[in-house]
Formats: sequence, C-alpha cells, structure tokens
Amino acid sequence: MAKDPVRVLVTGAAGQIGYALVPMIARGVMLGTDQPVILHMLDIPPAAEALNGVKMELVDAAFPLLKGVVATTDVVEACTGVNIAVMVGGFPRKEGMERKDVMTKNVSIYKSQASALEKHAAAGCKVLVVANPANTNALILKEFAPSIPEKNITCLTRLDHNRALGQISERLSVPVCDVKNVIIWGNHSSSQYPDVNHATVATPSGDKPVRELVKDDVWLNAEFITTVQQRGAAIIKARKLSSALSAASSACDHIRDWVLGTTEGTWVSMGVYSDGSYNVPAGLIYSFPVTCQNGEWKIVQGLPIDEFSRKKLDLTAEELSEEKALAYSCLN
Ligand SMILES: NC(=O)C1=CN([C@@H]2O[C@H](COP(=O)(O)OP(=O)(O)OC[C@H]3O[C@@H](n4cnc5c(N)ncnc54)[C@H](O)[C@@H]3O)[C@@H](O)[C@H]2O)C=CC1
Ligand SMILES: O=C([O-])CC(=O)C(=O)O
Repeated sequence: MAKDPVRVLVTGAAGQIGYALVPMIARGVMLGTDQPVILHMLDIPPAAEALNGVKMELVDAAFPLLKGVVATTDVVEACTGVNIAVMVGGFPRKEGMERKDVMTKNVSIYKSQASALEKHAAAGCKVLVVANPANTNALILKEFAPSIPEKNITCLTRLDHNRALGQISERLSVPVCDVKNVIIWGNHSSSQYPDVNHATVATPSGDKPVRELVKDDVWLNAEFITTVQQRGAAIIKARKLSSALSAASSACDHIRDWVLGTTEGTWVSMGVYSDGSYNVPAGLIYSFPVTCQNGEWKIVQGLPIDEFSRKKLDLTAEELSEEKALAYSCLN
C-alpha cells in the first residue's frame, strides 16, 4: 500500500540552498524513494515572486513523489501540519564575516518562528536548523518553543562531517564511502573540532584507523582541521556565495539518517541538545557523534578523549556559551 505523504517545510525556500534542496526532497533523496511528500515552502514577501517561480519549476519537473506544494509568505500556513521542518531562512554570511556577524539578523527570526512551529506543526515534528548561526538559532528555537521536545530540535553539522570525510578520501585516494566515523564536535563555526581519532577506512583487510593510513599526524592535527573549519569561507571566496548544493545534500543526509536510521557500526555528527555527555555543558546545542534508530538519535558514549581533543571540545563549547549570551542580548 502506498505510504501517506509526509509534509516537509523548507523556510528560505527561494534562496540558494532552498533551490538546491527542494528538488532533492521531491526526488526522495531525503525520505526515501517510496515516500510521497508535500512540500511547504516559506519565504518573505520580497521573495514571493521568486518563490512562486520555484513552485512553477516543481510542477514542471513532474516529480512522481511530490503530492502537493504550499508556497507562502505566511508563517502559520507554512508550519501547519508539518512533520519535518528544515529551517534555512535567514541571511547568509558574506566574505570577511564570521557566523557571529549574522547573529542579530537571524536569531530574532528563530524566536518568532519557534512559536509558529510549536502551535501549528504536527505532533512529533522533527526540526533541523541550517541557517547560521545554526547551533544558536536552534537553541533559541528550542527555548521559545518549550512544548517541542528538545530531542526534536537539531542543527546541521553534517556538512562539516561530510567535508571531513571528503578531505580524508582525497588525501588517501580512497572512495569517500569507505571512510567513516569522523566526528564534528561543537559549533558549526571555525571553532568546531573535526576529530579523526576514531575514524576508519574500509580496506580489503578490514577497517583500518585513519591515523594509521594517513601516517602524518602533523597534517591531521593542523592542516586537516583548519581546512574543514575554514571550508565554508573557502567556498564563499571561490563562489562569492556560500555553500548551497553541499549544504542541501547534507541536510538530506541528516534527516534521512535521523528518520530511517544510521548503518550498524557507523555514526554521524548532529548538532543536538547537550545532556552533559563528554563534560560538554548541558543546555547548549552542540555537535556530537550520534547513532539513530527508530527516529531517535543517541549520543555515542564512552569514546576516549585525549588532552589535545579535550581542549578543542572545551574551546568550541565556550564559544557556544558566548553566542548564547550574545543571542539573548540581541533579543532584548
Ligand atoms: N549549517 C550549515 O552547514 C550551513 C548553513 N548555511 C546558512 O544557511 C542560510 C541560508 O543560506 P542561503 O540559502 O545561501 O541564503 P539565501 O540568502 O540564498 O537564502 C535565504 C532565504 O531566506 C529567506 N528569508 C530571510 N528571512 C526569512 C524569514 N524570516 N523567513 C523565511 N525566509 C526568510 C530569504 O528571503 C532568502 O530567500 C544562511 O544563514 C547560511 O549562512 C549555509 C551553508 C551551510
Ligand atoms: O560558511 C558559511 O557562512 C556558510 C556555512 O555555514 C558553511 O558553508 O559551512
């Protein structure tokens, strides 16, 4: 029997990530090729005409899984009955800006959209915040939507995770699908810690640690880390626009794994509400290694953390605490 359609909200749908993301969702990249979807697309009035153009293209593409499109500038209409909410709406960073610089503009959006989601989304709606500062926007959304369970509010660090996989794959000239279990700890910002200490590569003689294969701790402890931390800025420099296709694809990965589960023996990185695991202060949205099953994520426990890593985990937590304080000061 055909499945009932799932309603997926994309905010900022007329923007660059939105334009890359909605066809992926309509093709089943996010929820599976047997899962019909109804797309809810929200943008602001100045983008209404462009949003309507995206809707026209979705109709023209005749996606078999797409059972309906709601394109609106009304946040209540956009949020009504949605099962998944991908929050991309906001203002992107430009060359020379830190993600913190977009804070003032974006956190107030997340405060107001929190109440619309809380009141109008379907029960159990899963929320992914993409817009920057992603962790702090997600935290604001959580705090101003107290009836949405905190386990249902996450932010995107899967792009950073995928970037880390990509760097290792390039360095070792192995297919990216053979690399797994990197970790992005902390903030989706240049303070994040891309950690390869538990990462492995599938080889004909079994999984081997990335460190053993790369055989260059200097590169792994320095250049690799900064390349991943600065990749967003490098893309902005090259394209004069921030990452879009990779962000859209990673957002699909995030939701797909969350809803359909991670593969046995593999974890992914997600920005989730900290419960104090790994001595990360509770009450921050922080990126951890997680596994997913039955629609729920769980932080991978018990990984040994060396002194080098500890410092980096703490540094990015400190930045998130500062961002939290700054966000509240912007809202006052
Ligand atoms: N977490 C991550 O890995 C990544 C996050 N980003 C962030 O994603 C966000 C979107 O990036 P782009 O699509 O490139 O930007 P964009 O400027 O092309 O699109 C953003 C869209 O949001 C809309 N918008 C603004 N305020 C809104 C509101 N209140 N409600 C609904 N829509 C609203 C704009 O009209 C625009 O159409 C930015 O904040 C960017 O920094 C970008 C790449 C990766
Ligand atoms: O760097 C930016 O502003 C966009 C972004 O979040 C990324 O590409 O990781």
